Amino acid sequence: MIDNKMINSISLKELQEKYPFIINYFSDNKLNIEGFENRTFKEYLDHFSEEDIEEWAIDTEKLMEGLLEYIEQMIEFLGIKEEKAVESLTILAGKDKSGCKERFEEITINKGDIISIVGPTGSGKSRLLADIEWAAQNDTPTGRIILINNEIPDKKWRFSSNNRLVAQLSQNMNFVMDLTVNEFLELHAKSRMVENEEEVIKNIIEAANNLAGEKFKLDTPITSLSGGQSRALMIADTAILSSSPIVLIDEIENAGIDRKKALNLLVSSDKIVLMATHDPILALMGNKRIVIKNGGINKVIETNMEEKKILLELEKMDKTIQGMRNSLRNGEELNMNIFK
Ligand SMILES: Nc1ncnc2c1ncn2[C@@H]1O[C@H](COP(=O)(O)OP(=O)(O)OP(=O)(O)O)[C@@H](O)[C@H]1O
Repeated sequence: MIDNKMINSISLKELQEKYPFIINYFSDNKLNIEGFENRTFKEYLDHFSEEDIEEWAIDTEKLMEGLLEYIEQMIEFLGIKEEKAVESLTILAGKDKSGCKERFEEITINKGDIISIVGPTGSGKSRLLADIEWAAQNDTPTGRIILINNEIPDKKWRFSSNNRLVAQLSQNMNFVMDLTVNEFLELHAKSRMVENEEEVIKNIIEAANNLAGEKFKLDTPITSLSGGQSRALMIADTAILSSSPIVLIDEIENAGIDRKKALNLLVSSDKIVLMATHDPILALMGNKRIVIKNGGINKVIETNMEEKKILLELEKMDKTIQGMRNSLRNGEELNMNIFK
């Protein structure tokens, strides 16, 4: 949302790109901002000398407030819908399966965070993801409440299919449509109204092939992609094309894709990532992990330095195992040198 803090944190050039109509405000007030494009509005106003201020009767405070007011009025007048970016997701405690209150008050997850969710089979990991997907308001079996940017989220998140709060990546990607990868991505790009369609599609394919073991092409039918390939395609598509600020992942361990690269891709596009997992590598890749027990969030653990070191060792082991898998696949015989 627009406020004085935001106006003062970006350059006049950026402000003008966002709100092109502000040129009129400058000309109406006889403000020549030439040469100050890379400075903020406040820096521009501060450049006036005492004499200028007196001679031209400049009221810098009024001009500052006036700009904010002008932008707000124009936004309303033009009917521009400003989407407030999702900065944080908050979970307010509900109840576990025995009806006892969860052992925390609230948990806040910020943009760019990776959170893993661990706990025994059947403990309620998927339930937590479902609560987030539904933006629960004490209307699911857990009684949890989900806040976005510390507020009760707009109902539109629940019901609009184009404007989803959450992108869900689940184990089974069953494609039923008879489309090639290119046709599928084209459809999606069109529905998102991207301008540089071809380039975006190229980027998605490149990113997806970078995650999957076996490469596929634009004219590959999506129904003939392997499990790992279709997972990789959906992850790249979600990272690059989806507007959903929150990504929920239920078990990607067996998908045959480069999990580290996949997470990096999602996180670098500024999304909040939550993943339910039984895999120690994925669990430790999160900055934090939520431990679920008997349907309730039992504790939240921050991944410490020692665990990050353990993660490095686990990744080495994982590489060894992948190497063995490839050798076996290629019909080779294994030998002890693999451990040296
Ligand atoms: N707090 C709760 N209150 C009532 N029911 C719950 C609660 N949490 C989870 N459940 C229910 O318990 C069942 C198992 O939960 P869920 O499928 O989320 O487990 P999971 O941890 O994802 O298991 P898995 O590791 O096997 O995927 C579901 O039917 C879910 O709705």
